[in-house]
Amino acid sequence: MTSEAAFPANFLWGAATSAYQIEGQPLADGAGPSIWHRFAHTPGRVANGDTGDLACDHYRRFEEDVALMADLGLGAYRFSVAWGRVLPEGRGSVNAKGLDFYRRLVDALLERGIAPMITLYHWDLPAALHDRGGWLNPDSPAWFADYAQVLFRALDDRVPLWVTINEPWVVTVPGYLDGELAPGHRDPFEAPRVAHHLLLAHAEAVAAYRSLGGRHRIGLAVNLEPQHPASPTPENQAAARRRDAFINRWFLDPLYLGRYPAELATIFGAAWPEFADADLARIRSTSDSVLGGSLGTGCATDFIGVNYYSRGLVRADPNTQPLGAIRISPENAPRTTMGWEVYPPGLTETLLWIKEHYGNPPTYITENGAAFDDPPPADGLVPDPERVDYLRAHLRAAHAALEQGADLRGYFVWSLFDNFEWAQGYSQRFGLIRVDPPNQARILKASARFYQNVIRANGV
Ligand SMILES: OC[C@@H]1[C@@H](O)[C@H](O)[C@@H](O)c2[nH]c(CCc3ccccc3)c[n+]21
Repeated sequence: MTSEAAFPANFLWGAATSAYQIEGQPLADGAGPSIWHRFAHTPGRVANGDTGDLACDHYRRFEEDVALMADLGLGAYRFSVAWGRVLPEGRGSVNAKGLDFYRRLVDALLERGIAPMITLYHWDLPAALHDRGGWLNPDSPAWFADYAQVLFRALDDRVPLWVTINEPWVVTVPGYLDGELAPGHRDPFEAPRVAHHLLLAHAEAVAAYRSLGGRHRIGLAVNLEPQHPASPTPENQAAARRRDAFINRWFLDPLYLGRYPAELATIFGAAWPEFADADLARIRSTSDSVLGGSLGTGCATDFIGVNYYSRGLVRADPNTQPLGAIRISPENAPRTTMGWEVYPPGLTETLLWIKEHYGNPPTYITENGAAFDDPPPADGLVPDPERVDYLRAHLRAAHAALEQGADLRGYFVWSLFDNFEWAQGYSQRFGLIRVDPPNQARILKASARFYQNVIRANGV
């Protein structure tokens, strides 16, 4: 098959998941509960009262699931470690059985020639640490670095790619500002401090990785979406700029420029604290800190993980505080069942924005995918043409950025399986493979076959 868009020879093709969304049995073998176990079991927080108690039963079925990944020809698999399985109290003694699950998963992947990309934190903070203040506690960066070191020591020689934190913005805003996701706080004074501790946690984990002599690559995964004014009025343009700082630059400016976007102090007003210059120096990713070892001032992040789904169409709205901007859904545009506009050019724009603003760092698309109301299987395959179209269009958009010089190294579909979609429970299907919790059957979708062919052709 001649592909219209041929990718580089060593381009990495993967799929992504996260622990609480697929594993099930969150308390098995001595694991400690997470804030998501607590949140999902709190009435009213998750659609239909869904929880991750069973999810895709991956904790038990992982060997079968790795075989499916191999059938698809995945070159890599991105998954997260449930902190509470490894450290039930979040710190202190290691739970050997919990750590052993991840050792066996990594070995099963390597036996099939699939490179593991491990996300250390994908939102499931041990409840025991939350009870000590969680990400609000200034000790949280040290807690995270200690946990990271347990994984680095146990697995590093076999894990080529590490992501410290998945989407610090989502941990901060839905978690501490609008309260939609665990732990469900709504406090503008808490959010900036949580964000700061997450950046420090990333920096401390990277520093720990370097001091342990980590030979592979470690990065941060961020959700990014271009912000476009709904109409070119000065108010809407200013609103789009505010939302761009709030979503896209909040974490990347400190990481690559050593400072927070000035807009955030205006947006948060009195709730925005004074941050120590030494902290910002510690967070800043400077290659010379690798040369300087642990004496370096920066954290030497190796790559950016980009989670791209859509763009934001923005209108000024004084009633929507603290931003004074609201994201609108365009009436006549194609949208996914999450309500997100299908907008492939936004991926090209995002990758080129990173290149222009942050010095073209190595980049992986660590998440890209779409939820649709898939029809039931027909002849053992789920026909999901909308998802095939979404993936094809976004792969072409990624390729367009490559052709313009973006240092894009790989692409991970979100997600390998239909899984627990946080506050929306199992009502949203993102998978290449259909999974229904009641029967746990794995049924390939047409998009899985499409992606298998993309990988074989190394192009689309
Ligand atoms: O919503 C689909 C996926 C989640 O299942 C992943 O766990 C998470 O990493 C992830 N991030 C985004 C984009 C940011 C976002 C997250 C949650 C809610 C709204 C937007 C979409 N997704």
